Amino acid sequence: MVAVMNVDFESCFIFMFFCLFLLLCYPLFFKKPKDSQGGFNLPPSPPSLPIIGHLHLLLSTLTHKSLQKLSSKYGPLLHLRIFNVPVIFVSSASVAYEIFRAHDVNFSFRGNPPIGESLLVGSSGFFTASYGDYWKFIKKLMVTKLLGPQALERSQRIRVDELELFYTSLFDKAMKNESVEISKEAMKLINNSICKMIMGRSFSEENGEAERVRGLVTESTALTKKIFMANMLHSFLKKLGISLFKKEIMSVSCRFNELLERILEEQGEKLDEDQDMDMMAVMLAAYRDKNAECKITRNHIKSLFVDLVVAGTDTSRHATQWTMAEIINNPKVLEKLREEIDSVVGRTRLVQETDLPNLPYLQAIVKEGLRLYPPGPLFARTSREACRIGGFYMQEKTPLVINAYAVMRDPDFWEEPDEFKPERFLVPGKEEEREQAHKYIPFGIGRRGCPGSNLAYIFVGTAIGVMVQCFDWKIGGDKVNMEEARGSLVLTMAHPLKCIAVARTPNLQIPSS
Ligand code: HEM
Repeated sequence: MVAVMNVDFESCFIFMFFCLFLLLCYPLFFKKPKDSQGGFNLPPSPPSLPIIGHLHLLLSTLTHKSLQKLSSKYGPLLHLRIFNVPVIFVSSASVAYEIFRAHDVNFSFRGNPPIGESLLVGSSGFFTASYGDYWKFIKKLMVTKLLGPQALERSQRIRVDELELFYTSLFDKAMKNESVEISKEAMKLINNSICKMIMGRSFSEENGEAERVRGLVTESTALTKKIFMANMLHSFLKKLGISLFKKEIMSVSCRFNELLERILEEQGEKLDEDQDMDMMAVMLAAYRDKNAECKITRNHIKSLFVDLVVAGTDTSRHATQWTMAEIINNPKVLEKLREEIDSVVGRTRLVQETDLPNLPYLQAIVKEGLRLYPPGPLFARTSREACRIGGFYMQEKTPLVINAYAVMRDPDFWEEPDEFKPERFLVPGKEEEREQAHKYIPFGIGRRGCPGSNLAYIFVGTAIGVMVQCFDWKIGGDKVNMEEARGSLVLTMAHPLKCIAVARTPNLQIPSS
């Protein structure tokens, strides 16, 4: 058996030289992929470098943008080679539509998890699970206990309380004339709500536990690009006994594990008294039940928690931050939104999630924010079987990456695609057509699409609603700097939005305060 080696490369150049060395030792592994099978070719591809293929293009700091640029030259369906692994990239709605209309099940896999034992993208995870019995069991549980419309109605009180705390924290800062970091406040709101919804309690602020969880979520997000590379190269590097970025991934996983073991002990103790079981309690009951429909391990429970907290928190808080930044940069949008909230909700009570259906402009703003700044600009799948797409041949286990950023800024489908224009989402009848035709895909596509989209709309909608209803916002300078941070695969602002809140609703009643 090949000994597994942990690799923690700080520089991609070291990596490249290392691979060059390996090339001399293992010519066998560096054969070019077969470009054609049965007369069909792979999609077009830009010129590649010897050995590493197009690796350098994927290491570029804003991967979704460099891929968008490449696709405008080589077409919306292209292939890049990472060493000898061909990866297919999709950058247009029409190609995405063609693939998922005919091959949704075939592309409902995410490839082998790069580090099996990790709670973060390991083999016990839901995100990484194959499309099969375990995935179906958890998806059903997720809908009935956490994310479906009825489950969301049952957990509404949790979010109402957290939204009030969010408002109170902003109000305190406004009174002290203290700067507000929007993404930090949004992170608290979202993370506390999700934790309470999953396990019936949030982590304690007093002993620093809550801050530790938020820190782990941020660290996990910062690893997305490394995880993406580890995933793409997993089957190739496994042959060489290399486990890419294992040390960093396991470090986060171990700290999550420590925290979650404590929670599980606690949850297990109160299980017997619990009638109305939350999601974690149901998982624990299934773990204890030898005859359960699906065999659940302790790692399944912990990994699911990590998946939900990481997938739900950072995405929603970045979406809130980007959208708020656009609102501040567009005073007319702010004014129009405020008029809508003032006329529907008034100024004496806090806007609530039950108001959202009556606030179409607020909904349009949230959608437009997600269109321009999808927190997950690239999402990856893997084909289970060989298939043909647009006359091109894809072997089994071919990684497929959808560039949601490029799809949602495609000038063939979107007028003035780079402009923030929420009004485009107010045209009746257009919305359904867009989603069905895969033109609007911030939450992915098909059966592996995001199960948390309804909850995400609630988080972002209510957070933006409260910030606009209750405060004026002062920034240093004329405009918020919308530059993107480099190096992460989660769309992040290079300069986190910091501003001063000025209270504008002196007669607001907060029931619990
Ligand atoms: C603005 C917020 C959010 C965005 C933009 C977002 C986006 C995404 C995307 C692009 C995917 C991959 C979809 C695909 O492969 O087609 C995904 C998957 C997922 N998301 Fe979200 N998400 C958000 C919020 C949430 C929330 C609040 C939760 C739950 C608490 C959640 C849970 C998940 C899970 C569990 C998956 C994996 C689904 C699977 O593999 O079957 N997400 N999300």
